[in-house]
Amino acid sequence: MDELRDTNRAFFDKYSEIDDSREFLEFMAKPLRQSFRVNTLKAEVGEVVERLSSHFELEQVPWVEEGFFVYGEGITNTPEFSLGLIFMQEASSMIPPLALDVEPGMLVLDMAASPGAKTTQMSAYMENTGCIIANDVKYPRINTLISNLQKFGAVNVRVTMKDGRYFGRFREKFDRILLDAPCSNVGMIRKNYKYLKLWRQRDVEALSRLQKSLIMAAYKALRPGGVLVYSTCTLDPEENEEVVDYLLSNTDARLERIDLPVKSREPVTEFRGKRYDEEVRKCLRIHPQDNDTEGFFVAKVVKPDE
Ligand SMILES: C[S@@+](CC[C@H](N)C(=O)[O-])C[C@H]1O[C@@H](n2cnc3c(N)ncnc32)[C@H](O)[C@@H]1O
Repeated sequence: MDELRDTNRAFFDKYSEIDDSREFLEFMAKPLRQSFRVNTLKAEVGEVVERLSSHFELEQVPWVEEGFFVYGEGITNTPEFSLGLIFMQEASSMIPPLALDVEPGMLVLDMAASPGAKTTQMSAYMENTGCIIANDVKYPRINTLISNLQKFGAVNVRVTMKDGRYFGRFREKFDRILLDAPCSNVGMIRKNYKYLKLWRQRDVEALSRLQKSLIMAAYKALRPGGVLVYSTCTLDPEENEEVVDYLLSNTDARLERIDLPVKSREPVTEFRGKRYDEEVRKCLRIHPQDNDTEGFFVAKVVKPDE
């Protein structure tokens, strides 16, 4: 706990307004457990679990049928990993593709896609049919995305390298849109303390502005009746509830509850003098101690069907 305070005092002070519980700080300082998702494009869940169980202790992720926590060292040295039968993916990050309700044959936009954990998960749910436009703005990350798509056998994907805001021009085209936004990565502090060292309030504010323009572009590109999922792996209200509130205030967007067996807490409806729309209570705000995962935020947005 002292380590958190000493590493970044400004972070510590702000977060005492968001969650001042002892458990929050304890779990922030505790290393993250590993988890993976079976790539059902290439393998049966039962077969992979049977093979890996002889070397590792596995525990089902309660909210994803093909997701497992793994205990013990060496999972990334297995043939299952090398052959793309499993994707190492944090358990809370498996939630957005589930919330998006993708179906085979749909046209889907993954606006900030690299390294492709959620793209490949959606590809599996779509049984490699329809089309996913997987976009990212950064060239080196595009290469990682392409190599993951290849390794995991996702062939219903086209990759683009654009600023996500570009897609606002494709009015009402997509059945589903995932905006897994660039964020301040507070949820990932459990994975790497560098995110604690790097955290700055002025970056949170800049990211919040970018996220608001990305979500507006995403909403424009969504067809009536379509679903948009907005997610981050951070817990700053300016990057979460405030972004969703911005969308609700400027469009006819509605929110839907996400019904999954995952523990979450009351979203923030007021922060540092700003009040957010009460609808944001329908979002999932997950703190690290809730399920012993990364911190995560997910909102499910629906565009009314005229
Ligand atoms: C949270 S990561 C995405 C993780 C990915 N969805 C996954 O599940 O594997 C956010 C991504 O947003 C990308 N990004 C940053 N600014 C962007 C922008 N303006 N438009 C599109 N992507 C952007 C970053 O390069 C980064 O890869």
